Amino acid sequence: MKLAECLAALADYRKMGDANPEIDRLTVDSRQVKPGTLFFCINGHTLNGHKYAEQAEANGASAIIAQETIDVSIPVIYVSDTHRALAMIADHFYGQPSHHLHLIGVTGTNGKTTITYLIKKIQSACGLATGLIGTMGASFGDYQVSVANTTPEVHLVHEYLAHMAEAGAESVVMETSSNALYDGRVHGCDFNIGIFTNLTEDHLDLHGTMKDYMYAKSLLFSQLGNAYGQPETVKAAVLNADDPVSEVYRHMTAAHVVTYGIDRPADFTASEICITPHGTTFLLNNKGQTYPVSMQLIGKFSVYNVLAALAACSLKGFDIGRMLAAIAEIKGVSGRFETVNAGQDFSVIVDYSHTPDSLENALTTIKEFAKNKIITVVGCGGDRERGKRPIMAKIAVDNSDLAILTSDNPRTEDPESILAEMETGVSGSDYQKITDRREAIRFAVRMAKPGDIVLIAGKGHETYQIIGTVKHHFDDRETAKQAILEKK
Ligand SMILES: CC(=O)N[C@H]1[C@@H](OP(=O)(O)OP(=O)(O)OC[C@H]2O[C@@H](n3ccc(=O)[nH]c3=O)[C@H](O)[C@@H]2O)O[C@H](CO)[C@@H](O)[C@@H]1O[C@H](C)C(=O)N[C@@H](C)C(=O)N[C@H](CCC(=O)O)C(=O)O
Ligand SMILES: Nc1ncnc2c1ncn2[C@@H]1O[C@H](COP(=O)(O)OP(=O)(O)OP(=O)(O)O)[C@@H](O)[C@H]1O
Ligand SMILES: N[C@H](CCC[C@H](N)C(=O)O)C(=O)O
Ligand SMILES: [Mg+2]
Repeated sequence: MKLAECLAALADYRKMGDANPEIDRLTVDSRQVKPGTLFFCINGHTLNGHKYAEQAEANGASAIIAQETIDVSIPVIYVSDTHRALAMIADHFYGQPSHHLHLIGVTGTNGKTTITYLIKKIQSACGLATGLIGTMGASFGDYQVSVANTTPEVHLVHEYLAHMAEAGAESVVMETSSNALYDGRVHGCDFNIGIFTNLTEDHLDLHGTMKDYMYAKSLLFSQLGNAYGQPETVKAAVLNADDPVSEVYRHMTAAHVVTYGIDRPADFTASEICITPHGTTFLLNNKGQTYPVSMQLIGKFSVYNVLAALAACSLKGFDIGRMLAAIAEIKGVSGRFETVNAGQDFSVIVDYSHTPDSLENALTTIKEFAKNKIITVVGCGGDRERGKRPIMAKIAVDNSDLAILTSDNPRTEDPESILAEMETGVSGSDYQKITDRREAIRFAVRMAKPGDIVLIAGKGHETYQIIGTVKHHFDDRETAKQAILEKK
């Protein structure tokens, strides 16, 4: 596409120079610039992209979009907000892919990845070709891309949607994190359905207060349904009736509202929930009808996730029997309540609980069927919210027979000071502190007696540990398996 055609997406700009080069890619990272690239200078959270304009030019950029004065000899287009321009140009450059897809966004503190997986499975089983974007990557059929963020930067979102639509996807379900909603990483996305899971403490380093965190998530719902589109087009907010914040979101959206819940009245509810170590059964209640559900997923929180997925998928008119059959087949999501088996006589569960609420849910679920002791290994990520550290340590100590506090991804923080902050939440010496995560897992496995349950929390599917700015290979499941074999 010619530069002039890219700029047609903008309401206002000032272009320096008459050249009209061909643009074949967009980027915000000077290190990824090649000839044919339109480079956007983004003033970010830590760095100012305008400082990299010269590097972008040296790497062959065809033109640059900036909001501060830069000194280069290739065409520069000045705008008032480069990130907004990025969203507008990307949407136009990739042919407005979100308009051609049944696009579902999932937001909330916990459960986003799980719900996106459930929806992908259900919709695919019901004949709607569905792609996925989230924590574990962007994928549709053979198209698989790894991602740096749960919700990628806005030009990548439009690029992935375009690739998936071109490859035959009719729908895409994506995680929309609060950071991304606030930073505009889904600007230009025409969502059909927005799903809210729950709001509990996390990310206060970025949002400041729970109120601002709540407002960041509301952006998914406030943009839904103001233009209803064609009569057959679904525009709906799927809200968790058991979370009081849903009432705020209900007022914020112009779209149709569907609710799900367990404790309070809702359109989709569950009763007679029975949790075992091998799965969960419950009765699904919808429109006066009751359906027995049997699934391999474990825990009350999994029931919420299934209800949310069913509420969203039902809006497409799928047969409920087909949807329940798809749910019954789902074995689980990688790193979410995943059991590690190497022939040992105790259980090992790896779970991505990295927030207070998810850790408490995981331990409450384990307590439902634990016959012997519960041993928990947990840490907290560096360069992330600090307030959750003492809370998570206390939850681990209060709900386990043995809690081992260790490192998660320390990133650029000192692992010892992260642990010291965790320790302010616990008193006495009813826990162990082992900074090295591998050693902590080994110790937990060594201490486990027949029938005990070891929970390894926080890193789930991750196959790395970030120390400083370096990613080292690390996999909780692999480490636990090795420890079990060593013990034997
Ligand atoms: C704090 C934060 O949210 N940062 C995100 C943000 O980075 P930024 O724009 O602030 O980047 P920056 O480092 O200040 O750099 C500014 C600009 O200079 C450019 N640059 C930089 C260096 C260089 O050599 N050349 C160059 O051009 C950068 O590409 C960037 O455009 O925008 C980037 C592009 O979208 C994100 O990758 C990055 O996520 C970082 C890696 C991150 O850790 N984010 C976390 C907090 C996050 O967003 N998490 C949520 C998940 C939360 C959940 O699921 O609960 C997520 O959606 O992933
Ligand atoms: N509905 C839920 N309510 C509370 N906790 C949940 C729920 N669903 C999952 N969890 C817990 O949260 C952990 C993370 O789940 P999941 O990856 O689906 O969440 P997420 O919102 O995608 O997380 P992230 O913010 O890292 O992207 C799980 O391992 C589980 O312990
Ligand atoms: N999406 C979350 C993932 C946290 C995973 C945990 N292992 C950590 O590193 O803190 C975040 O970026 O805050
Ligand atoms: Mg996720």
